[in-house]
Amino acid sequence: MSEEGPFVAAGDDDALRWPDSADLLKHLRFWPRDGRITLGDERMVLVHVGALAALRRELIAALGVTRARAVLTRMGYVSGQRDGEYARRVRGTASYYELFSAGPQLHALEGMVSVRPLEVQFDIERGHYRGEFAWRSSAEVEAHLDSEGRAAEPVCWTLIGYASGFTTVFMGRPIVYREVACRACGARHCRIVGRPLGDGPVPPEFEFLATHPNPAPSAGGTAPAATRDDGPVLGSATGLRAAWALVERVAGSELPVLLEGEAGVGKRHLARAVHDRSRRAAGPFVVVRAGALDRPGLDDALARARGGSLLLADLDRLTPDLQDRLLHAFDAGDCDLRWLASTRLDLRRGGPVRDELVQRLGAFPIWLPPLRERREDIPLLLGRFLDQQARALGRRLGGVTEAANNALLDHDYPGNVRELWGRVARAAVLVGDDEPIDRGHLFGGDEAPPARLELAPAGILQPIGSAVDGAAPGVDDLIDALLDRRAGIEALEQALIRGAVARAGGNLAAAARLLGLTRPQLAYRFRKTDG
Ligand SMILES: Nc1ncnc2c1ncn2[C@@H]1O[C@H](COP(=O)(O)OP(=O)(O)OP(=O)(O)O)[C@@H](O)[C@H]1O
Repeated sequence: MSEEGPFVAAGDDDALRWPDSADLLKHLRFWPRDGRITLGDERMVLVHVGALAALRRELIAALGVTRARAVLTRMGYVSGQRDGEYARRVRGTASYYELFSAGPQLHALEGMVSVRPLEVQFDIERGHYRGEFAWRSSAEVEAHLDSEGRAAEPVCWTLIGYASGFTTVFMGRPIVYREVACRACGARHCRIVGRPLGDGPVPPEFEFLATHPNPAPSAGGTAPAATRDDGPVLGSATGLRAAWALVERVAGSELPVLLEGEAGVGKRHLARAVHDRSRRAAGPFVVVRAGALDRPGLDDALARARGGSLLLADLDRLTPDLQDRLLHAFDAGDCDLRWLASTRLDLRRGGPVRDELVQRLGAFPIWLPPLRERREDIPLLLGRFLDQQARALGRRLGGVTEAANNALLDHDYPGNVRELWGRVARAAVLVGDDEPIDRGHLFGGDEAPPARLELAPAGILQPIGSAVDGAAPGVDDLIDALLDRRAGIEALEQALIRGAVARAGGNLAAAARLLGLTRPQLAYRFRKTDG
């Protein structure tokens, strides 16, 4: 695996420079309308440092310093691990050092700390690791000074946990860091040193590692990135996490399960997962749409589902007559099957289904959120559906363009996962061989206003697509053309100003707006141009 061999660099060595972080940033998304921030398929939150300070104060008061430190270290460790997995997905095919760099870069991006490498040595195959880093601007130092004042011992507990969690995922064996100098104790900056957890005593804040299984070694070099979408129900690691946890709990019992949610959210899909995990998995899984059912149809379904599970889809559409028949079947207790039902309505608020039936079939309700409330599942579902289409059509699909990806992430999906599936299936047919799927293939002429904000190069959030940066379509070409002509900056500025003033018909205020300047700024530059 370690085609690159051991990595050793120290001091101002160029090899220790962090790579460009645009790839990591690209997946940081803000959805102000939906109350969500996502990094890849992880949901994130912005937390006040003042709130962290309050939490710290409470933890120390309630648990004492040693336990509080262990709790915060553990919390950081989990974040580091999650980012380690994210880094594998984003930089799984980059060099080992670039993959490793994602940890410090994400830590900085998340506002925790700025990291400067002092010395890094690793040999993944042999399990050798030594890393020394300087930390500036630690959010935890601020939180500690806020809550406890100046410290006698280093205080960057969460940050140490993060560095350890990330490096552990990277190396595939437990690596723990120690803070050897801390600004909260008066040092100029914090300094940390990380090494493999040896045979000696485990520091008390890392005791949880004794029971923690080792992660798989890191996928670097040319290995494919690890994914978490290979589970049975896509999204069980993200937006469907809560629903999935309930499925796992209830599947082994004989309790009826009622799946609730909008059309196309995946109720039937999840019902199948309940069946597959139940003691009746070897038996049949029968699905009937309640709205299309008559009495012989119901009796037939009851007979066919014997020994397995029966899903009554759209329970809210069952006629009163069939509701009676079902209640009767329940009371007789002679149906050897697992009852599953789905509904788009909230039946417990009253409605077309008799209370007795709701109480029986609704003994264990599981609600599935609409896709627009779990947008972090969209990339996973998209990947799965593209693979399915490529297989079904026997063609190679060239992926999706950035614009298509953005449009998919912005869309509200009234038809939920079924709609996404349909759009991908249609686009896969329309797109040419090896041509990437574009927004038009997916949405035709419908354009939804963006629900999402992106981070512009200046660090400001703005509606997606409005950033005029190096990535804007055409800008790269324009820059290339200008550089080819060796146009100097001065001449360019003058040409731009003259062009804007001409286009604005000599109106300086309007020309200034075109150029993103104030009127006095433009007037000053325009005079220089004239002179
Ligand atoms: N988590 C998921 N992973 C993969 N595919 C999914 C997932 N959820 C839904 N789908 C797919 O989306 C489509 C709609 O899902 P499903 O039929 O389960 O929805 P539903 O909620 O039962 O819809 P309805 O209310 O119309 O009966 C199906 O093709 C299904 O395979």
